[in-house]
Amino acid sequence: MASSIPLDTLKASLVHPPKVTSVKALVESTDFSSLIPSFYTFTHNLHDEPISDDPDDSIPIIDISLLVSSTPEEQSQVIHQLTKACSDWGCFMVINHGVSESLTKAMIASFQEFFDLPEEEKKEYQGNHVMDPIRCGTGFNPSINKANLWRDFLKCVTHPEFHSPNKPAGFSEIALEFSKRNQEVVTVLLKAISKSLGLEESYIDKAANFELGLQLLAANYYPACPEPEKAIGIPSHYDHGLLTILVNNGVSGLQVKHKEKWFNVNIHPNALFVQVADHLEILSNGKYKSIAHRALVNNKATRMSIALAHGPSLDTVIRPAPELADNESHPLMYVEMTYREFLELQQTGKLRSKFRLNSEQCKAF
Ligand SMILES: O=C(O)CCC(=O)C(=O)O
Ligand SMILES: [Fe+2]
Repeated sequence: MASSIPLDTLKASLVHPPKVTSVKALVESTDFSSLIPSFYTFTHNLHDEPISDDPDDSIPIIDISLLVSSTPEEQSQVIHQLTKACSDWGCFMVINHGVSESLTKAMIASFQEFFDLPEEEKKEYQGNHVMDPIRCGTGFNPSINKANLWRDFLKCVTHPEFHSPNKPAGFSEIALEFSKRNQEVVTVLLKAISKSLGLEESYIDKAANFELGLQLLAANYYPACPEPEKAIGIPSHYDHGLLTILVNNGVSGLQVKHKEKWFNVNIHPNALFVQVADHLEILSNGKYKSIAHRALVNNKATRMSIALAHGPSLDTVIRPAPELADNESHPLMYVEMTYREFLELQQTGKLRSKFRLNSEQCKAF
């Protein structure tokens, strides 16, 4: 029992990562104590930065059904709301989107079944490279982050080619349906967002070659953590791609950074939470900013989230729309590179400081 061993001795024995392949296996192992191994200790003090006490219902809500079945006046109202949501917040909730609650619940349940598979069976899908079509693992990117993260994950490329593990039973069918329905939502949103930027409706679709766009279906599994203030699910980061759609299992933990404060995001049941990601920021020449977000853990319940990243095709060179740049007040702010190059560079951990550059720095890149 942990209580019969002196604390220091116990802590010393926990300095090295245990021989477990997932956080889930760690917390379920018989000798797991109420102290987390120091390998998971995240040094950043979560309380250094202010947390907003505003209710999270100030996050904008977009009724997407009005974009397809309403009067031109109503449509332009929603487009105006989108302009505000993307420029002020970089995120919003979408309602009346047509992805049924039962499908989302079935997807979450299927991911749970995947994580419940014996570790040996999940090993088959362990991968290291961002381009692996199916990849499960633990941590975020251990080569970049010093602390291991309190999270296991499964990621599948679901578009332009669909990949998914062949177990548990039914997973593939549900994942295919879920990714298609969400792709449709993003298609509608990208048209409206193009208009919100003053561009023609199909602008982003064409510029990103969205028909061959990369869609990544990722599930995060954060077991209840006995010392939640010492660990982190995912530290502050920005997503690649144009838009990320997020849902979760009703357990909160997601925070977004807005005006230098962290906001708790409680995703409304049957709403989709949408985040502006890096490539929409680049395409809009910084008019819309990708949003910093992080996932905290708690000591009560396992949290699961599903993040669907929607990006350009891998070979698309992403650059700011020339219509949104001029030589005076809106110079080109970003370097050009293909989405594939961006993803590979991101793996090096150096990207963030490199991709937001003005044109002088672009030349030096
Ligand atoms: O768990 C969450 O709510 C956030 C997940 C996330 O940010 C990601 O997978 O990139
Ligand atoms: Fe993210």
